[in-house]
This record gives sequence, structure tokens and C-alpha cells, in this order.
Amino acid sequence: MTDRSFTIKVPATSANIGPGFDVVGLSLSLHLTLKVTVSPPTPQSPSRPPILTYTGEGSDEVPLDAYKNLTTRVALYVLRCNNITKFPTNLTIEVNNEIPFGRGLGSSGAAVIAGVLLGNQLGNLNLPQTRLLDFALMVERHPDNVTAALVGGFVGSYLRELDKASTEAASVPLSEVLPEYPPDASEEWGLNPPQPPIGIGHYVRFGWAHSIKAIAIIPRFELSTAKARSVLPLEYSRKDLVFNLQRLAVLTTALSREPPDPELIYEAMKDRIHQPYRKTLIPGLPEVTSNITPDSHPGLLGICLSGAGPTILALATGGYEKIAEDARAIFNEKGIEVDWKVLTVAGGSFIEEHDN
Ligand SMILES: Nc1ncnc2c1ncn2[C@@H]1O[C@H](COP(=O)(O)OP(=O)(O)OP(=O)(O)O)[C@@H](O)[C@H]1O
Ligand SMILES: N[C@@H](CCO)C(=O)O
Repeated sequence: MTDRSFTIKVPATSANIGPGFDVVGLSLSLHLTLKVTVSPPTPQSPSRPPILTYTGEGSDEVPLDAYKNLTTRVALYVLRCNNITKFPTNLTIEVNNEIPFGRGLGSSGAAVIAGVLLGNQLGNLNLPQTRLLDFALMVERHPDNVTAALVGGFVGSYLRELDKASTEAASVPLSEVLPEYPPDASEEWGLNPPQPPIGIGHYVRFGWAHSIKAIAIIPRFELSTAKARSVLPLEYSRKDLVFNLQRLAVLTTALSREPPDPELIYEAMKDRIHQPYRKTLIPGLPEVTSNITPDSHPGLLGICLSGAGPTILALATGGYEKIAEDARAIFNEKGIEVDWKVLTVAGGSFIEEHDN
């Protein structure tokens, strides 16, 4: 028997793009890459626990225990749901990550999608894409990042209204979906995990004008999605909802048109559902989004908070450096250091099997 090896590659994502809170996502050209090897047992190594190594973003904080790491815990959840209670013996996973943690660039969504694809691959499950999405949505319960990370491009998604039994199945605490530790006596723990209902998430890919690039202006601090969601109200006025719906409807088509129209897009990327509430957590956010405009910065199309923040996403066809450096100067005035990158829209996740 020979080693089996394959590579999984998952893109970063920016969710919301202004008015599309929990609805739209855009895949971007930073990647989480897993190089996976499964070696047959040998007399010297009949069986050993998984070895996980990690380079790049988050390597100083990510757990390297396969039973604690988000990606491998998700993979084990997928395997357990398919009657496989353990990782294969002699599994090695070398991770390289370009997606900064907790910045609004979909690091957790990418880790979850990588885990679902890893479980599917290790168990030779051949799950269809819709089922892969169901598993991801049991872990990350808003569809915007995970859908864009899985299928790639500029994507809108919704969660199907579930019947009572499916709603209960999809509402189990995350600690039950992803227990942290392996069982001492694996039987009870290994069996009967909460199965995802079928067909939770549905999506459509919008067009994307190729001349549009995304500048990610990334503050050097982390903001967890949970914290950035905790400041949001539970209810909104009709006026604010209509404000967002009007803009989102225009935005999804405006970003596909060549040449893109800055006047239309700048206004269509405004939001009243999440950004105004998150400004308390991101000093400089209102100043950056209101002072950098297509008039002051030729090439700019629109500017918004990326996902739950703190990264700012500027869509532009040129003038990248001036946009980024002027945003940097505003953040610097608030005592915040930033890094910035010009990114392109990426394809979806993919797996490459290697011949050994
Ligand atoms: N590659 C990874 N491997 C393991 N855990 C990860 C990985 N990437 C992210 N995580 C976990 O996810 C956490 C960040 O998730 P969080 O949802 O707060 O932010 P985000 O996904 O980067 O931002 P957003 O959801 O706004 O785009 C990290 O602190 C870490 O615990
Ligand atoms: N739509 C989510 C994305 C976070 O990943 C939010 O803004 O909270």
C-alpha cells in the first residue's frame, strides 16, 4: 500500500458588501490550504493520532490537537454523521493559512469548509455540494461566508424555512455538533451525532465585472464575529430595512456591469443594518466610509465593512494605493495600524488528489 495525499484549497470571503447583511458573500484571493497525507500502517507505526502542522496567519494561536482544532473537529463531525467514528490512522495535515483570524475575511468560514471537504475526502463519502453546505451550516449558521467559500464568486444565499423537526435538528448547541474531546469509550460519543437537515441553504451566483478589484484594509486587531453580532439590535425600523433592500437589489446587478458605475455603486453599498452599530467596536469606521468617495478617489466604486469587521473593503477599478493609504491615515489618527492588500475575486474551494 502507498500513501494517499491530496490538497484542499479554500478562499477567504467578504460577507455583506454593505447592505447584504447575512445574505451576500464574495470569495477573495487569499487561501487556506491543507496538504493531507494518509499513510498505511507500518510495523514501526501501526497507528498514531493525527499530526497537524500550521504555518501562516494564526499559527501562534491555532490548536494543533486534531480534537480541538476547528477544521479537524468539523471533519470528524462529517465522518461521525456517516458512521465513521475515527480519523484514519497515520493522518498528517500540513496547513498554510493566508486568511487573518477575526478580521472579517471569513477565516472561520474557510476553516469550516475545509473541515467539511476534509471529512468528505477522508471518508470517501462523495457528498454532493448541497450536502456539504448543509454540514457547514450546522456549524456556521449564517450562510454568506461559507457559501461563497465553497462555490466561489459573488454569491447570494438564503436558509430554507425548516419544518419543526428540522428546525430542532438544526438548532442543537454547537458543543453537541462539535464536541471538543474524543471519548474515552468511543461508542456513545461516536454514534448518533445531530444530522443536518437536508437542503438548509440555497444560493445563486451573481455576475461580477472583471475590472473590479477589492482592496482589503486590515486593522491589526481581531474582532470576533460573536462580539460584532452582540451589538446589533433584534429589531429594525421599516425605513432602515427598505433602505437596505433597495440598495441590495441594485448592487447585485450593478457589480456585474462593465464598465461599473461608481455613482450607482457607492450609494448601493451603504448600510443601516449592521455598520452603524459596529462603529463603536471599530474606531475610524464612519470616517473611512464617508471620507473616501468616488469624487475624492477616482477609481473607487464603493466602500464598506468586510463581514463583521474590522477590515474595510473598498471595491475599485484603480487608484488602489491612494484609497488604501488615505484609509490608513484615518485609522492611524485613531491609533490603529493597518495592512492592506489588493485582491481579486477567487474561484471556489477545490481538491486536488495527488498520484503517489
Ligand atoms: N484555519 C483555521 N483553523 C482553525 N481555526 C480557525 C481557522 N481560522 C479561523 N479559526 C477560528 O475562527 C476564529 C475567527 O472566527 P470569527 O468568525 O470570529 O472571525 P472571521 O471568520 O475571521 O471573520 P468574519 O466571520 O467576520 O469574516 C479564530 O479565532 C479561530 O478560533
Ligand atoms: N454576516 C455576518 C458575517 C460575519 O462573518 C456578520 O456580519 O455578522
